[in-house]
Amino acid sequence: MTTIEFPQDLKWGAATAAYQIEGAANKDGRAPSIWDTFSHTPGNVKNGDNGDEACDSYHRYKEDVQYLKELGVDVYRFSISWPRVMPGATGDLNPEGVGYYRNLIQELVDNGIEPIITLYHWDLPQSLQENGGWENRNTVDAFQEYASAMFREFGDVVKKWITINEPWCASFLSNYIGMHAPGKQDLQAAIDVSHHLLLAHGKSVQAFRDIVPDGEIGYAPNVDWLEPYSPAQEDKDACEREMQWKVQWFMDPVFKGEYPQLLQDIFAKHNGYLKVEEGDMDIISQPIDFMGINYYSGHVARYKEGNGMFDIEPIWVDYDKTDIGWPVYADGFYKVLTHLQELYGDIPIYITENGACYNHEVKDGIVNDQERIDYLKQHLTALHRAIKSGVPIKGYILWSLLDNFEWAEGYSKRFGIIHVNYRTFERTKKESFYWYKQTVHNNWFEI
Ligand SMILES: N=NNCCOCCOc1ccc(-c2cn(C[C@@H]3NC[C@@H](O)[C@H]3O)nn2)cc1
Repeated sequence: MTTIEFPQDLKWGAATAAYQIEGAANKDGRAPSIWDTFSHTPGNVKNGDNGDEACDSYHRYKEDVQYLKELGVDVYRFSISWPRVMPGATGDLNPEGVGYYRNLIQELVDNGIEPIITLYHWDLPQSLQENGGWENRNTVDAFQEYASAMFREFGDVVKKWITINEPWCASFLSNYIGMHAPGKQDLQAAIDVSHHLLLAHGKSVQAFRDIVPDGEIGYAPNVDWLEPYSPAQEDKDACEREMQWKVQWFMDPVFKGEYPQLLQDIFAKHNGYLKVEEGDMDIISQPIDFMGINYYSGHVARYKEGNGMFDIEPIWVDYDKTDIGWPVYADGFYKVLTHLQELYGDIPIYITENGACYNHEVKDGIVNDQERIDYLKQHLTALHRAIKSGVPIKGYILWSLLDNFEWAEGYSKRFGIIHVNYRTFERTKKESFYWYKQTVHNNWFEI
């Protein structure tokens, strides 16, 4: 058998997010988020699902922490629900909301697990959306107030923080493509949101340096890999354009202090313009301690004139696909990680999300999700290749600990290594749970 063995100091973890697992949407003073509004609007989420109850982790977090302890992971990445801890979006904290996270953090620490907090995992307080949400530059200051309050509340114990999860999803998927909350289809809005999210990131990093001087902070962009269909320059250029949409648009500002001109020119052709104020880029390019990378899939693509904003078409014909329809493309994981190192140097990287959707159900108490184990073997091998190539990977955080509310797909798509019965909230460890537990324990696996 062939063994893939990881560096001894690699951190292993699992991830979730507030709106996807907590439930208790109207409990203990929590105010609505844009995802409460979006999911309760008919037609937005498959089967009319919403996060009102989700996995009921608000009440079952102790059980969930015991699963993390059994896995033997070093870290647990979760997000704070802004409207749960600060129902007015700014101003007074909600003691019950803060208390929930204090209890969760204490439970993790008592069980030897390091918490990693994501401040923004898409659940913007609805009250801010009434005033334009992230399109409104004032939301940046509201976020800094929220973030600073969380740093003050938990910074004595929590030393690793992530500002913004998947800014591409929170801006372009949500305001240009329209698939996620608030569901707009407006390029200018998406550009404004992307800039304000990065500005919020930078301002919260500045605050963090004063409040948690011994802490580490980063953000978590999502990336995929586009492989040119042929060596033809038009195919290469098409892939470069779309790759820059997810990578350079969100990383050049942080690591180079500027937005890519290629994309600014493309956006301008579609009447979308960046509006940057004096000093913004200095704020955004505040030094950070690590970059989170979320990777799920990639694909071959080729030039197709007039197809979308980037004159590109995906070619998915010859890949196995997960149950959400995404190609299994582990080579893209290796390629995008080495590509990031070429672009940005040796910024430490945590894989803050990687995992697969397979919708197996429980049969005789067992969930035989061998496909997820195979996906993890392929992607952890790709990760090992990147590590061996010199990419400074600090940790691997699997998405997700639990089956949960998969946004516009609702509960129809299962990413967990633990199956959740959404009627009874009963958890069932899948075969992939036991495989991941063994891998974390050994720090190696056999292929
Ligand atoms: N690329 N251009 N496509 C143009 C057309 O896109 C249509 C659909 O696009 C996307 C792109 C990306 C996603 C996505 C979902 N997750 C999984 C969550 N990650 C954070 C965590 O909460 C997980 O639940 N990560 N990414 C969904 C849809």
